[in-house]
Amino acid sequence: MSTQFRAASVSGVHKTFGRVQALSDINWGTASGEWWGIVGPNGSGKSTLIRLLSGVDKPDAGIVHIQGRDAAAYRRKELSRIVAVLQQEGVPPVGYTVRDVVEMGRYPHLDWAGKDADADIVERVLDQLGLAPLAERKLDELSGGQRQRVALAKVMAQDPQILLLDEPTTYLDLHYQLQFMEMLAEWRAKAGITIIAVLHDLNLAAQFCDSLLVLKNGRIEGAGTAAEMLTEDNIRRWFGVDSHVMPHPDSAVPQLMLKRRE
Ligand SMILES: Nc1ncnc2c1ncn2[C@@H]1O[C@H](COP(=O)(O)OP(=O)(O)OP(=O)(O)O)[C@@H](O)[C@H]1O
Repeated sequence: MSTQFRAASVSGVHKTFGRVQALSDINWGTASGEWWGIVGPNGSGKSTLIRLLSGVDKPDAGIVHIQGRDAAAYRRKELSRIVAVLQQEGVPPVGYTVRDVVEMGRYPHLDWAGKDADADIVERVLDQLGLAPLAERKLDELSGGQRQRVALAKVMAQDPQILLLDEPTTYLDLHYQLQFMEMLAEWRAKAGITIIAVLHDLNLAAQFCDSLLVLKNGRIEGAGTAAEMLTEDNIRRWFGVDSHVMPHPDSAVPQLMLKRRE
């Protein structure tokens, strides 16, 4: 395997569920420190790919490498020190306080006696994300935006090298969507983590990701920068909609406006 793709890569990966071919012959990889957006229509295999990269699911054929080693060769706790996953609703439903949830992120780092080598990290993360005043609150007493911030705090406390996200901004309003993406960007700038995020919002993806991997019907349709991927022709081909694609006035990355049918 090329060292260029050292953070994570998949080679010749297939995954089926019954008769559904969720992923077919996927070959892709990311270097350390990159931010990839995984985009594509519903049912195209995005979440399946995230599950394979996280090690919770195994491919039927092909191999998933995490830092140059077969993901299947890691022990669960060992893999959790490298890879963290944040889902659409990234926190347990009820009963726990904010601090409880952030502490759960430390589990992979506890030794046999339950001792944490970085005992202060939970407080640091709570402070950094402005959650210290909410630390003793129960999760069901928080707004959706605050809960997603707690989910981010949990994976930050996990201190991974690779962060996988599956539609993390789906339930957030515009303010929290942007805030969430900015917090990820800040974390990456500080810690040099690799980010792989399933995103439905192509405009946000274009603004934050270095590269996009486009899936459709379980196959790779393209991989490259937002400028390379997000053209009007591609959007029509992938999503069956007409759009105007224009450069963002600040950064010149492509931004989409959907056309209504005549
Ligand atoms: N556990 C499962 N059992 C059966 N079929 C599944 C399972 N998981 C995924 N699939 C199927 O595999 C295909 C890919 O699903 P996947 O969830 O990876 O797509 P996706 O691109 O993440 O979709 P969405 O954008 O709608 O979240 C779909 O046809 C889905 O129905």
